[in-house]
Amino acid sequence: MAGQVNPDLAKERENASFNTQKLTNLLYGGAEKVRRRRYIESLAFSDPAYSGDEDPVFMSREELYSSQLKRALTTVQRVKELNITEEDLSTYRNAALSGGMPGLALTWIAFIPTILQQGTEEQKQKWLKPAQDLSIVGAYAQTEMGHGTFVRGLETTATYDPSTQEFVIHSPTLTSTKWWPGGLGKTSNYATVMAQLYTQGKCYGPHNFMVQIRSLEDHTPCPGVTLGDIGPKMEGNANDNGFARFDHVRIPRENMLMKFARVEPDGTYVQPASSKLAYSNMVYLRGTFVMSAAQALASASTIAVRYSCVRRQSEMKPGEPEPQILDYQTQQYKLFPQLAAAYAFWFAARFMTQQHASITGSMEKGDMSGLAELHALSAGLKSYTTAVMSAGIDVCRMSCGGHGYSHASGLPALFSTGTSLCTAEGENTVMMLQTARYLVKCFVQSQSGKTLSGTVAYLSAVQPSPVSGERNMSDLGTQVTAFQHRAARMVRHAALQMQTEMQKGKSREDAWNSCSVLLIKAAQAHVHSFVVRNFAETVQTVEVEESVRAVLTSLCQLYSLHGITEHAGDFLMDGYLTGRDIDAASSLLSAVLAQLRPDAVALVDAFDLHDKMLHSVLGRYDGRVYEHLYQWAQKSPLNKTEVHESYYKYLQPFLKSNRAKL
Ligand SMILES: CCCCCCCC/C=C\CCCCCCCCCCCCCC(=O)SCCNC(=O)CCNC(=O)[C@H](O)C(C)(C)COP(=O)(O)OP(=O)(O)OC[C@H]1O[C@@H](n2cnc3c(N)ncnc32)[C@H](O)[C@@H]1OP(=O)(O)O
Ligand SMILES: Cc1cc2nc3c(=O)[nH]c(=O)nc-3n(C[C@H](O)[C@H](O)[C@H](O)COP(=O)(O)OP(=O)(O)OC[C@H]3O[C@@H](n4cnc5c(N)ncnc54)[C@H](O)[C@@H]3O)c2cc1C
Repeated sequence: MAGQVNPDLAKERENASFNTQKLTNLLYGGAEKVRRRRYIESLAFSDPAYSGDEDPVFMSREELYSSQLKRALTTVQRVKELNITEEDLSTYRNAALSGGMPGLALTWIAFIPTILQQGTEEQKQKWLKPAQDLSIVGAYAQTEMGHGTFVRGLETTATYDPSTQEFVIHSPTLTSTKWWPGGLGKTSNYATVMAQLYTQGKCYGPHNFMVQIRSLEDHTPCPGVTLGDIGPKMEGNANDNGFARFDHVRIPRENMLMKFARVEPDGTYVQPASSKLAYSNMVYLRGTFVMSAAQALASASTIAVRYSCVRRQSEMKPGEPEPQILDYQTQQYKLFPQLAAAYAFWFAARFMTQQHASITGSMEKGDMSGLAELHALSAGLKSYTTAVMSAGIDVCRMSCGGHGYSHASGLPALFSTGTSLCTAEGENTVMMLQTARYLVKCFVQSQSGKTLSGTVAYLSAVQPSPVSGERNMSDLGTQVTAFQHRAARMVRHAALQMQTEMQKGKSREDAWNSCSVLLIKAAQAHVHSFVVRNFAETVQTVEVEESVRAVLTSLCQLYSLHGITEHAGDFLMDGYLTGRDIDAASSLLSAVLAQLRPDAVALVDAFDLHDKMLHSVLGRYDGRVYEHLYQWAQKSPLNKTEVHESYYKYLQPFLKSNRAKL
């Protein structure tokens, strides 16, 4: 038996209607990129320096922190030895560090991008190389105990002193304590600190400052700086999310990141082209979360779909063998929408990356016209995709029954890591409200005759009145138009409701708050409609063989039909879709579930997620779940001795004294 693939899983792979490899190539941008990625991952997976540690779920917090820090430092050494290029860096690091993100990684994820986004050429020259070589280790210190969302409310101050040409960084209150920044607690010796800039007696709002926080000699906190770890969290405990307090800490003027705004030596403040450019690093990071959401949902779908083909339970027809649980329609209804969403988000993430590059390219040349759309798109997509991902992982966990609840499945850790993305880098409700704000503005512009462009063009193009007649609900074009109609109607309704509230005498702010549930729903509908359209356009235009296009078309139909039936009320509200259309969509949905069933394993295999990335006994490529479940449990620290020491300490004396009473 050793080395053989579970026969049910093997049969699934034989029966797929398309070539899995071709779809993998499409996802990763070509056959050469797939080969390269696998090669880079294999360098990490075969390296003895990364093997030998226990499964992270059996480790204490301190063991986890040390072990992942050691691994992270090994990656730095290996990247040099193996000449890993910039393009392959994240693949290599993700493979080597898949057991949990160390605090050190924030240097790569947030500290370096902030220098890149916010620093002048001179500042990049000064700090980028040391950060890349890890001569300095950095955190992104923005959030405080009292404020995370409301950046304008941050309390840390940076007061310019022209007599010494220094800024004085200070934490005036308990609530101004920096709280949460990854890697700040124990690992970093530098941080970019977001603080209210004061110069010439005036406050100019939050700006980024480079602050040394620990000695480069012995790692003790610098004078005036108090540092520590904030304690264990739901997940991510290899990361030392930390706190920091500053007591009149002086830094040179040149340590203000001055790509956009500047303070001259005499203290004169030079305005940036837009005050929101101080937030550009957040916009960039939010964009990257869309691909993380896709990958996390792809991982959960892979685990749950493979396991659902290995697992046999109950009796569908009397006397017949127990079916694979994936043959139950309800199981398909739980899992296939998650699988479809993972694909939809993968393609949306690709669009997001292109948009970011294109708009920031124009901004570099002084054209700020795309800034608002970039912010609205990244905030909305981050919020929508991470929320669906988080809920979807939990659906996958529950679909694996009891074994899904065990850490052996990998799903609890995936959920608690994934769900952090709903909060980090802008809390999801707040981010969706930013998108709503942009949509309301666009709606008002279109009302006054302006033709809208980009991702909101449909708001001025879509007919507000219901369309009558028979519809082919399986047609992607029909589905896209329906989603756009729904979003346009909801944006219009929320915006008009706000106007009504204001006409009744409410202030703009009060009207906004009293309509914010409507506004959130409208913004969600807008992002949902964008994801559907982008998925449909990708499927229709991508160069790929027809068998792959066919399965992607079914997946896209499933994604749309699931959205339409789950939100039927929104489509029925103004009579745009009829009850008959919804019935047709439901029947088609059942048909598409059955159509996709034979391709489900091939569709998850196409994500090409190595077992060493999945960390799941249930999701193993070879499907040999039961023997490995048994082996995995043997590693539980409670099984180290046949009789646990607490038996001698507590249970034995207790039982003895009870027995004596008998
Ligand atoms: C193939 C490989 C497979 C691998 C498989 C692996 C499996 C994967 C598994 C799991 C993946 C999980 C990975 C987990 C990794 C975990 C990573 C954790 C990393 C954590 C990093 C997190 C770091 C942080 O959190 S840093 C802190 C972030 N903080 C925030 O984001 C704060 C949010 N708040 C704000 O941004 C603002 O305060 C605000 C937007 C809410 C409000 O700002 P404001 O008050 O200044 O503005 P106004 O509301 O008044 O608006 C004024 C005006 O400006 C516009 N505006 C606002 N912001 C922006 C902006 N950024 N850009 C442009 N314009 C902006 C706003 O809309 C208004 O416009 P108007 O025109 O309407 O006036
Ligand atoms: C895993 C993790 C890693 C992190 N890493 C970092 C890091 O490296 N660096 C860093 O600086 N920070 C980091 N953070 C902090 C993170 O960015 C903040 O927690 C996040 O931005 C949310 O802010 P908050 O905690 O203030 O939430 P709050 O704003 O207090 O949210 C609480 C509730 O209030 C609601 N709310 C708040 N404002 C509004 C509004 N205007 N309208 C409607 N509802 C509202 C929210 O929707 C939410 O329901 C991290 C957080 C986590 C969980």
